[in-house]
Amino acid sequence: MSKFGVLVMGPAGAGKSTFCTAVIQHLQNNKRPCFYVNLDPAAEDFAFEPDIDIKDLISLEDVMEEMSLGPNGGLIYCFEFLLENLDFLTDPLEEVTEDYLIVFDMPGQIELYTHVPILPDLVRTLMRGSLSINMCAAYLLESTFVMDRPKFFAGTLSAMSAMLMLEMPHVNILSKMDLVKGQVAKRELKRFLNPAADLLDDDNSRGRPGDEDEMKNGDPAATENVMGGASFHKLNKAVAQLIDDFSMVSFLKLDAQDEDSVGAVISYIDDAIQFHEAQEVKEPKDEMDSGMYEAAMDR
Ligand SMILES: Nc1nc2c(ncn2[C@@H]2O[C@H](COP(=O)(O)OP(=O)(O)OP(=O)(O)O)[C@@H](O)[C@H]2O)c(=O)[nH]1
Repeated sequence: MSKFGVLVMGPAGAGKSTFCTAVIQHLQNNKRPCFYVNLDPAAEDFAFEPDIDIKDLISLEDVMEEMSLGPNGGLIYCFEFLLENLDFLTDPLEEVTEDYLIVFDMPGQIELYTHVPILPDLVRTLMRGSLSINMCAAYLLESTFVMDRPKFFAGTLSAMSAMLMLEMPHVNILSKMDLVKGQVAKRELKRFLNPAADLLDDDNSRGRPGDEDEMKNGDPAATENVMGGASFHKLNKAVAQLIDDFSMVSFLKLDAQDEDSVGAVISYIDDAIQFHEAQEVKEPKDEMDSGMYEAAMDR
């Protein structure tokens, strides 16, 4: 058995900190030890005091002021600084015993998950070497996105991007389910848990048939309509089809106020980690890499 960890990610306001609080509370209620790591250098006001807080190393506010950087550049600077001072994180984590679940609360800027190779480096440090934490990513997306399907697919794409970038066990979560319960029928909601491209077919936000012909004829009103409608619908449809084709993204439902819902998500994360651990034992990473390399060379 080794240490377990969950990296809680997602766009700003997706409910990451609320989820972390609910997880810690659930673990405490079930007498399971938990170690809380805040990696958001702008976070304030915690329901549970973090065991490690990146702000004790560097704060976004100081970086923005002293380096004259904006919030995104400042965040990247903070993470680069963390990577240069990894002992700050790794030393206390070495002391954590194997029965703990380590909860990492991440910032909301999705640039961090999709644009720069900082997180993969950090994840490698946590998962390999002397720490060897069995990690799972939990990517939260706000469930109200289901009411705007192009927005939902854009969010799904960002989840997929994080998944591809980090190459670790990954669970996607639709958070704040209480907000859509009365608004979207149960059967309808189910369709979003394993999103398929046909979700966009009954979307009212697409353009009218024939819009593109009208645009070709120089109708300015139609041009505006097409740019916001049919053309985007085509693009959205292609993105949705891509997600559908790879069958890579599915979601769990989460209501952070509901103890059973939180417990179900934690069980799923435990299972994802254990499944990955069993696979790693069966197929050590080096063998897997060389096998993939040979398969690629055969093609
Ligand atoms: N109704 C409802 N509101 C929620 C839930 N989870 C979070 N919220 C609210 O959503 C807002 C954002 O939640 P946070 O947990 O701070 O989200 P975050 O992803 O950590 O935000 P950043 O750190 O800014 O990226 C807060 O006002 C929360 O109270 C939920 O399950 N249901």
